[in-house]
Amino acid sequence: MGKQAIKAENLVKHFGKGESLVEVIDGASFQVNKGELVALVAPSGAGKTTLLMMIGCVEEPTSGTIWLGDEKVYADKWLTKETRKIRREKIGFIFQAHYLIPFLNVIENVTLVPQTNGVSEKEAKKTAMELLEYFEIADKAHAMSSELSGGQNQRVAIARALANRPQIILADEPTAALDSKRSVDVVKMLKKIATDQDVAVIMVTHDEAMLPLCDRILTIEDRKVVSHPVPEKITMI
Ligand SMILES: Nc1ncnc2c1ncn2[C@@H]1O[C@H](COP(=O)(O)OP(=O)(O)OP(=O)(O)O)[C@@H](O)[C@H]1O
Repeated sequence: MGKQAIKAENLVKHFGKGESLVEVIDGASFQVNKGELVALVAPSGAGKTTLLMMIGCVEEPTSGTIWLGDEKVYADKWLTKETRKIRREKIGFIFQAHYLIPFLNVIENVTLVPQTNGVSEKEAKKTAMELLEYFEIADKAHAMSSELSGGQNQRVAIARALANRPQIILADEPTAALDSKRSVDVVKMLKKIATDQDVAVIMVTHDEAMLPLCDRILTIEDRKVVSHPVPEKITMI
């Protein structure tokens, strides 16, 4: 097994046709390795969400090649009919809003996807409790989402994204709804997951204070993806 978790070559995404053609991504080539936490930073409308959704096998590219781990999943077309299966097995999503299901308690939210994937209830609960303990929120396992703070809900959402043991985490502005202390906690947690579990994490963020906590920055410039080192660590954090 190589170190590559995500690789894209000459990726293109256009929306619409003729006069309404929008060229969002045009010839992007980049790689993200296992164990890396990478920030994706670009102005509004530059194509960050579009890029995440292509990597996540949700949005079909116009052309190009994508590998997830060692598996080539897209080469000018999806190489499997089962993109949903790839998504379920390899990828965990985290969004700005936590999207926990309000009528299920914390542990039920975390066990939902593994159980949908055929994992037994006992096994799914065991893994969920381990994750909740790891995120120091196991005491809330039987609470409802509405009883939790924003930061606690986001920790549960991260536990849920990890419940399937994905190789890749795609996080779209996971700290946008949090204050600066909670944001730092969440990003540090994402870094810990990347390091401890050899997972690749791409996190869209508009918050410059989060960048020193990441390993690398990807930007979208002229519709291509460009890699940058992170700025110096800010001692305040
Ligand atoms: N389904 C679609 N049909 C047509 N255009 C789309 C579609 N989805 C996205 N776009 C366009 O693609 C561009 C990139 O959108 P995207 O949401 O990826 O940007 P973003 O960088 O994530 O922006 P933000 O920071 O505001 O979330 C925008 O110009 C948007 O209008």
